[in-house]
Amino acid sequence: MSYPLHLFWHRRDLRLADNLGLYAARQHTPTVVGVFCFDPALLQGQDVAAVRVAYLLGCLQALKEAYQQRGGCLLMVQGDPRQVIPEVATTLKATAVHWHEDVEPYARERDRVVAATLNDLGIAVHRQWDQLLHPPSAVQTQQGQPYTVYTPFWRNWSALPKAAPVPPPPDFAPLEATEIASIPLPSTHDLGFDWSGELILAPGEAAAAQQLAHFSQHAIYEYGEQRNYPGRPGTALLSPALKFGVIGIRTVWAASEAALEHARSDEARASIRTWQQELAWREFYQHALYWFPELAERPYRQGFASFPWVNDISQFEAWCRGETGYPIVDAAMRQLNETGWMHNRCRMIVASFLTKDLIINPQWGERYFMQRLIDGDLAANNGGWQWSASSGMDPKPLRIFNPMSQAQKFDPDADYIRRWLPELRSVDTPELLSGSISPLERHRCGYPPPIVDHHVQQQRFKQMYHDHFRR
Ligand SMILES: Cc1cc2nc3c(=O)[nH]c(=O)nc-3n(C[C@H](O)[C@H](O)[C@H](O)COP(=O)(O)OP(=O)(O)OC[C@H]3O[C@@H](n4cnc5c(N)ncnc54)[C@H](O)[C@@H]3O)c2cc1C
Repeated sequence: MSYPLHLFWHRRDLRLADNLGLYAARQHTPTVVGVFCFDPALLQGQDVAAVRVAYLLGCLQALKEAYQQRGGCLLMVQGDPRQVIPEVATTLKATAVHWHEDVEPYARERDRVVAATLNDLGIAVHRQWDQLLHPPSAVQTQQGQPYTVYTPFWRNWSALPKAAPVPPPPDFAPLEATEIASIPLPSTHDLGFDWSGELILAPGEAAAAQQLAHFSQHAIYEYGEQRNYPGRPGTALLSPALKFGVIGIRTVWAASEAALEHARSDEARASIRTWQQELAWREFYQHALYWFPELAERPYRQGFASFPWVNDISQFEAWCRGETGYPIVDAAMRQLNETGWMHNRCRMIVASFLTKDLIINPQWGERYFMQRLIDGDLAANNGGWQWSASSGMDPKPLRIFNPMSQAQKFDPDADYIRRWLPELRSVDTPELLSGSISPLERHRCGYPPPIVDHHVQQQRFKQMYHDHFRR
């Protein structure tokens, strides 16, 4: 007996388990073929990070093996998906193509064109949400408007019932067609990138599941306290997996709910709730990008579009290299440059420093992050930068982080600073935290003097802000 062939187009859902669209496709027919398209428009863009490509390729390798283990096949193709996906569907005589909805403007337009072409070809299109616990239209104000403030969003979002994970397809019927235009999995180098460092999270579904299990059995219970200390392993390290959908969000939520059941103190329960709130921040920013696609190009607060940023290129480059002379800022930037990941507390510190101390356009920092982060994600990154620049959806407009007090509070023994700035290892902790390292000591360690004075610059920024917004 022959079954209809359905194509499942993988994009940010590089897994078999808890994959709603793949599960639905497999309910229709055992002959489900996976396809991944290397899109030059995405890979040759200005905001790609080598480390992210390396992680992506590792995940694709794992996914390919997972398909094979179940008798199925993941095709790799390259080119403009608007042409390539309908071509593959036609070649394989697929009767339907499935994929998951996305929030990014590029993806939404691409999907619109692919769906229209498939419709013209008489091939069915099945689209559904998968990467969010609640799609954008499900979380709105009583007036049917999108939320622009997090707290009421969280109240509504957290009260909604959450779907349970779905199992992976047990098997697939083998593909009989012979003419499959599948390319071999390219290397990072083949795609024009160079990454030889380690990855903070091993690629693939099994590694992500293991990481979630480890976190939700241990650190989640102390997350509320530990998550703020960049020198401690207090967070989940799941952002690359969530970015590429290497783990399903329903699985992640279920793990947090199971932890809640096992929690033995109010403190532990509050910690888990705090972690769930971070998952909601992820959804808040994705909803924001969905409803306000213009956020990808400009600030939410219109007035910031004409803000007179100073934009000193040499100061920007010093920030990128981790040579501002402010130890906590430089440690964080070196962590980013060396590993492709940065602790959330430090993302906030360096983003505040770039925008409020160096008075540089946040879009410069946003792009640099995208070029370096293993978890670089348009919605989360844009949301984080707009929050830090005070240009986003945030009721508190002028937030300026003091790098010295941040270091004193969150890296009290300067472990994190010493880890990433080995040249400062012998400097006393109080000096590292206060930044009051003498010029002689800086010279001896080969560490630069501060490129700006925080106290002067924060006054300068405040003045500029008031002048600009009073006009
Ligand atoms: C300037 C700036 C830029 C950022 N850029 C990105 C980015 O490109 N990609 C990205 O995934 N996160 C980004 N974040 C959010 C956050 O820093 C990371 O999600 C977090 O550090 C990832 O580590 P974790 O998995 O251990 O997080 P945990 O603290 O364990 O949180 C669990 C998950 O919740 C989500 N999450 C946590 N905090 C946030 C947040 N503030 N906003 C949105 N989602 C969140 C992530 O998916 C994360 O994996 C940015 C934050 C700032 C301030």
